[in-house]
Formats: sequence, structure tokens, C-alpha cells
Amino acid sequence: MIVMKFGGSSVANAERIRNAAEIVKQFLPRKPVLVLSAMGDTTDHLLEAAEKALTAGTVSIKTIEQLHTKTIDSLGLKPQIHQEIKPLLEELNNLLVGISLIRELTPRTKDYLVSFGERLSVRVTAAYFKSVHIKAQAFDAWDAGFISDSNFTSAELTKESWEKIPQILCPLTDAGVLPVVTGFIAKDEGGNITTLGRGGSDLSATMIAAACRAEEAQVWKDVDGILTADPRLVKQARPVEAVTYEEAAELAYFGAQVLHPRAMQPCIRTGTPVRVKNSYNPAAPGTRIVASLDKKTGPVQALTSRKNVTLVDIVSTRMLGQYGFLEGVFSDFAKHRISVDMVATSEVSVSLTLDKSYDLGPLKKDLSRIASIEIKKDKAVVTIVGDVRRSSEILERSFGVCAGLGVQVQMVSQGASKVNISFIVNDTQADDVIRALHKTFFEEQNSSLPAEAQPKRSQP
Ligand SMILES: Nc1ncnc2c1ncn2[C@@H]1O[C@H](COP(=O)(O)OP(=O)(O)O)[C@@H](O)[C@H]1O
Ligand SMILES: N[C@@H](CC(=O)OP(=O)(O)O)C(=O)O
Repeated sequence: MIVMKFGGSSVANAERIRNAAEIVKQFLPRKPVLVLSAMGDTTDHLLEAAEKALTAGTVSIKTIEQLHTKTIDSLGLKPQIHQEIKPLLEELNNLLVGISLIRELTPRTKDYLVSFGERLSVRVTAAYFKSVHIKAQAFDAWDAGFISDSNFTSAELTKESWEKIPQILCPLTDAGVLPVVTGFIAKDEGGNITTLGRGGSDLSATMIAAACRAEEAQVWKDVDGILTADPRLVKQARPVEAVTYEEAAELAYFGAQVLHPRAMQPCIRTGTPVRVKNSYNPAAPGTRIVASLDKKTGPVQALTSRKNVTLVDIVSTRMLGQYGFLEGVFSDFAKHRISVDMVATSEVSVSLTLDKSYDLGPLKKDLSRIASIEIKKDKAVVTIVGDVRRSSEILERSFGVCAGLGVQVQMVSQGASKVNISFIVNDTQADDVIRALHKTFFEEQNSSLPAEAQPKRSQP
């Protein structure tokens, strides 16, 4: 078995769905399971519709309805598929009416709301596949064994999913059926719809691949794989041939939108290979994601940045000694469920970074018992994923780049991860830093050769 995930861009309209079917046909002998995201920007449109219902009290599903009905017509599908999706569209409309009346959108309702995107896309796509004589069967994730906890908007799949998913899907693929499963969503034990976090269909795919011990999980995107940097920022970004699970996870966690940050977790457990492929360019090899690399790489594999980061400097006001101080600081963070990304400490102070979305008021109040706090907003984490054994060289060249741009590095984290060096700069400087780092590590001659292939530097 293989698992093939097509993201929103790969099923965005009739033409893209036809293209996906052509790709899938070539893989039918390898018994694929398909995982789909919502068509195009449907998840964003659903959230926008909810926002309008909430704030203005207006209800409209026109954009979403038109996209799906137009796609059904362009694909030349039988009218009965309109009947199949009609109850879903009605349910969605009713939900928005409910939101507009009670003017409340809880995380639970939000998950129920965005689930319609994936539920619509699998039905339309499976209907098309059937029309071109592929034995497809649409599945809502919960009917394919996806059970999660009740952490709405960022749910975790439970142990039970590991058993149920193969029990349901393996007999089907063995019988020559192509299951077309909704990515991104699940149900908790109480039967409430949950989501795995934005971009979570990648995780749905890797979960099926790992649980079913599939040959590989293919994640089909609109780029030639994991690139050396975000192509929207760096035109010269180029695909990376292979990365480790750890490298892919760090890239995703620190901002590369190409993969969901938790997508690697199931495959790490089973060693299932993942491949990022381009649905616009299926012949391109894509990027392999595996446990360890067989070939030597350059010092840097890829670059990413995450903006909207807040830097918090916490200085002890008591002579506690570091152990008591750090314990106090982190128990307050745990109490307020605030997760920390980077940390640097000294005997009496700790600096750390967090996402700007947290309300830091209550935390600040609690921490003021033991420390004075300074909050610095509008920072960015620049992350270099590569071979940390060559950290001196990476740091020397990176800081040279920053100095050349007149950028002050405000905090550095190196050593906690074997594959990541991160540092903090001002938000407004991050794009320039990434472009200049890319030039240094990937565009200049010999910039990213393995250590032994680099020209020897003369000793002082
Ligand atoms: N390092 C990177 N490599 C590849 N793509 C990246 C990288 N960083 C950001 N991206 C962006 O991620 C996008 C693909 O992810 P996403 O939109 O979630 O795909 P899909 O919706 O098809 O699953 C690309 O179009 C690209 O703009
Ligand atoms: N549709 C969901 C889940 C997802 O994974 O989408 P995509 O594969 O298009 O990033 C989202 O937009 O978050």
C-alpha cells in the first residue's frame, strides 16, 4: 500500500482533480489510499463565512457552494452528486445561521465548521474517480478509524486510531478499492468533530501510512518538494533531495509551511518513508524524508523563518539560585499553557520566545512575584536546518551575513537540536536575512558542498 495526499492546491478545481486522477492511475498497482484536503482556499472561506456570521450576523455560503457545484459540472458528473452534497451544504448553512444567532464561535464549533471543506472535497473527487472507472469510495475520517482527543483546533490522534485505521483501510485496498479519506479532521470519543491543526491533512496521510505499515506516504503539493527556502521569498530556492524526519519536523515547526509540524511523528515510529511531490510536475523526484541520509550533504539543508514572535526577558528579583528561579518561571508558563520555543538562561535571568498570539497579562502578573519582565514584540526566528556538527562554520558565515546587513542578532539557540541553529532578529529584517543567507549557503560557488568537497581553508 501507498498513501497519496493531495493538498488544497492539488484539488483546487476540475482541472486539478483531473490531473490528480491521472497521477493516481499510475500508482493503482501499488494499492493507494488517497487523503484529500479541502478544495483550494475553502478552509479560509469557511472561516471567513463564520467571521461574517459572528460579527455582522450575515450568512452566505455562496463562494463555497459555487466552487463545488461548478467543479461538479465542469467534471461532467451525474446530477446525483449534487444530491449527495446538498445535505452537507444545508447543514453548513444551518450552522452559520446558528453562529449568527448566538454570536458565538467556540473552538468546538470552529472545528465542526471547517470540517465541511474536506467532507465536500472527498465526495466530489471520489465521484469523479468513479466516473473514470476507478473503484473509489469516499470516507469521512471517523469512518476510517480516526479518533482524537478533544483538544479542538489542534487535536491529537489516540492510540486506538493506530488499530482502527488499518482494520478498516487495509481490507479495502487489498480488494482493489481506492479509499478517498478526508484529511485534517477526526472525531473525539464523544462524537464531536475535531481538527488536527491548519495544514493537518499531511498528518492524516502520514498516520494512515504508518498505521498501515505502507510502503511510503506521498504528499503532493504545488512545489517540487521541500525547497531550500520559501519560494515566495527566495526565487532561487531549489528542491532538497532528501532530509531526515528530524530536519523536516524542525523546518515545519519553525515556519516552513510546506508540511504540518506534527506530520513526521507517526512515520518516525515506524520508519515509513515520506516523499514530497509536485502535482504540477509529477516527473520531478521530489524530496525524500527518511530516518537517516545515505549521502553526505552540505552544511545547510534549508532555511526558514517565523515572524510574529515575542521575546520575553525575565530577570530574577530574588537571590534564589538558578534551580529555584527556573522552576518558578516554567511552572508559571505551564499554568498558563503558554508554549515556549527558544530559551537562553544565565544564573539570574532567562530569555525566551513565544508566539505573539498569547495574552501575556496573567502570566506577567504571576511572574512578577519572582522576576521583572520585559516583553519585546515584532521579532522573528530565523532557522538554519543543517549539520550542527559544522556549527562553527554555519555561525561564522551567518553572523557575517547579519553583520553585512547591519542586523543585530538578539538571541541564539544552538545545541538543543542536532539539526537546527536559530537566532532572533527584528521582524522587518527577517526576509532580507533569509535572502542573504540563501545567497551565501546555496547560490555562491561551493556554497553547500559536503565538508570533504569544500576547498581547504589555509591555516593561520
Ligand atoms: N521550504 C519550503 N519548501 C517548499 N515550499 C515551501 C517552503 N516554505 C514555504 N513553502 C510554501 O508551502 C507551499 C506548499 O504547502 P501547502 O500550501 O500547505 O500545500 P498543500 O495545500 O498543497 O498541501 C508552497 O506553495 C510554498 O509556497
Ligand atoms: N484544509 C485544511 C487542512 C490542510 O492540510 O490543507 P492543505 O493541505 O491545503 O494545506 C487547511 O487549510 O488547513
